[in-house]
Amino acid sequence: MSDVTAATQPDISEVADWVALLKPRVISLVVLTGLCGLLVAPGHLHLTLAVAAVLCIALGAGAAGAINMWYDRDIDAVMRRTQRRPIPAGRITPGGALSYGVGLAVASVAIMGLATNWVAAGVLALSIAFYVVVYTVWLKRRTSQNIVIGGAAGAFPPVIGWAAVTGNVTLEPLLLFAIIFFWTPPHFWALSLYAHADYAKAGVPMLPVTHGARETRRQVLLYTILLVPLTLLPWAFGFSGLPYAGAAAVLGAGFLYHAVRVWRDRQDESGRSLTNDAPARKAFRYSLGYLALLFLALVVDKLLLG
Ligand code: HEM
Ligand SMILES: CC(C)=CCC/C(C)=C/CC/C(C)=C/COP(=O)(O)OP(=O)(O)O
Repeated sequence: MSDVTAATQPDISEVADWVALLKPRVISLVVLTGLCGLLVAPGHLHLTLAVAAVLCIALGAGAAGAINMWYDRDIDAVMRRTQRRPIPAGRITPGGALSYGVGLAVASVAIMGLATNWVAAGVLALSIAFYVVVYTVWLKRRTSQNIVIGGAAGAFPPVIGWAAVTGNVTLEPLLLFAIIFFWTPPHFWALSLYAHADYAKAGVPMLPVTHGARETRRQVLLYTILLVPLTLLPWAFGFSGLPYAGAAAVLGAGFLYHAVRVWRDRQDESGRSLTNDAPARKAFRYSLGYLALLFLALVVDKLLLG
């Protein structure tokens, strides 16, 4: 390759930085829940349009992540976990990240509207606004309830997938919304237990920083106790059958086991660092597999029972 061509080609690590701005690992689960919402919805969407809809959910969530990284660049530079991100590390300019995020957000909503319908596009726009405005700008630095209210952003994807097929939002996708809504606190507060030093350093009022580890452990258990019966509602309302209910019960028992271990854990109270809190780390990891398998169970159930 000549030097001229090489100079005009983006470096692979540069591409990796623009991809990192989209928070691709978080998006993977967002895409999965959106895809499952789309697959369990009644009706039919042409394969090309279904692929476009899922890509729009990924792009929209990624765009919101990029705008979040633009807004949070000051605290990201302070926290160990986020210091190496492209903006605090100086590899992408804040202005570049903001234009990229806004551009992708507008494109994802427009393409969703043109490819499927404007209800799905509207809910996608709402979820991006929720993550950026309600969570990131308004609540994250103000209240320990930030992730409970702002967490609704991450609960929209199955509703978007459903609306892409049906053009409306009914009780069933709202139940899927509620499941992710109640899953988010144990998911995040488990992580915030062992990441609490970072949040304290950056002055972000996450629950372990404002109310302490004991209260956080109690809240992880409380939300998991609310979550598990809620996951049985799709079966109770007749939207899904016994294969889903069985999977939800077994997965839920596992989540409760981890939440009880987080609640019973007192290692920090005996003077050891929270950073190594093994039950919290395990509960966080479990929360990811739990949500993925629960949503896949909905799809398998539908394939089995129609
Ligand atoms: C307000 C709500 C939420 C907050 C505050 C939150 C926060 C976090 C944080 C701080 C991490 C660690 C990321 C890192 O290490 O850089 C994380 C990881 C993750 N979150 Fe969440 N999360 C939320 C909701 C969700 C939702 C709704 C989903 C998907 C349905 C999700 C999926 C994931 C995944 C897949 C990871 C693992 C990423 C990895 O492997 O590094 N999160 N979350
Ligand atoms: C379609 C659509 C817009 C979906 C929303 C995507 C989504 C998963 C929202 C949940 C919010 C989230 C990942 C917060 C991460 O917290 P943080 O931003 O405080 O984490 P950080 O400290 O790692 O930046």
